[in-house]
Amino acid sequence: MNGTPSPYAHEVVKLDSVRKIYGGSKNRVAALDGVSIGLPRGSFTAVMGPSGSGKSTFLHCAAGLDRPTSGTVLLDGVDLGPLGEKELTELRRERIGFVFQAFNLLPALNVVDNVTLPLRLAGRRPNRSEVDEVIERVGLASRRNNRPGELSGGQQQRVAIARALVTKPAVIFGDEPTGALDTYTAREVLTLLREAVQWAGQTIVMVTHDPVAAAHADRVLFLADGRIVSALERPTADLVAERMTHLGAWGNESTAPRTSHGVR
Ligand SMILES: Nc1ncnc2c1ncn2[C@@H]1O[C@H](COP(=O)(O)OP(=O)(O)OP(=O)(O)O)[C@@H](O)[C@H]1O
Repeated sequence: MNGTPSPYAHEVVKLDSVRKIYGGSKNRVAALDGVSIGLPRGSFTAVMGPSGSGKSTFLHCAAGLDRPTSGTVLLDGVDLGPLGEKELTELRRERIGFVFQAFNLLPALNVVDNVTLPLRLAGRRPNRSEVDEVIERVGLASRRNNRPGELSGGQQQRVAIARALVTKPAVIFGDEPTGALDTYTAREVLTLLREAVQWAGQTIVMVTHDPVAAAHADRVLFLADGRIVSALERPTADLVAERMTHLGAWGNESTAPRTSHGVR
């Protein structure tokens, strides 16, 4: 306690020796097997790896949706370990935004009401100009009064992103946020996430199977058998696909996705 700032103070998400074990002695699976990583504020991180490598478990433990078997998770400086369920729920509501593959909008509510829902759930009064700004940022100013059923998939995901941004969370976790979108719409949504990092200094962590999606991030973490086995800074889709191929991620080479340059 000498007043020197912690070198990790800028790390919004910090995992230290996190292990998550499922099953018993006969069917034991180490879904996470000693993961230590810090994710800096204002960074965009993609998490990739073969099926079953632990991506969802990583996201769930980092976001306080699941508890590690051992190790610590700090979110915006708060140790999640000692928190009870109620405190965890509050922390998720106050400091975390989520964007899922299924947009999870409420069909009866229009765009504005879907976007402001987390604020109202937290007992906070939506600030009209801030809400207008975020809706404009995601390109839905002319759709404010439409319901989700009247919007395209890409527009619905934009609503979900606005809803995640409006609380100014410490971090947004994305679970395959472009998984249900066509290539063109996916690129628009990824560009929007990238812009949120730039304009709002937003921290984003995104699980994806898609090298093109991962290439929008600042850094890609590769998981295999519950461990972070490599990382790629300033990734390109071709380099990500190549790294995944080395991890045996595609199983059958002929089913591997091709990037723009044909790399599998
Ligand atoms: N609730 C659970 N009970 C038992 N085993 C589980 C449970 N959840 C995950 N696992 C196991 O933990 C390992 C990691 O799973 P996880 O879902 O995190 O992988 P993933 O990389 O997200 O996979 P995918 O890309 O297929 O979604 C897998 O072997 C999985 O079978």
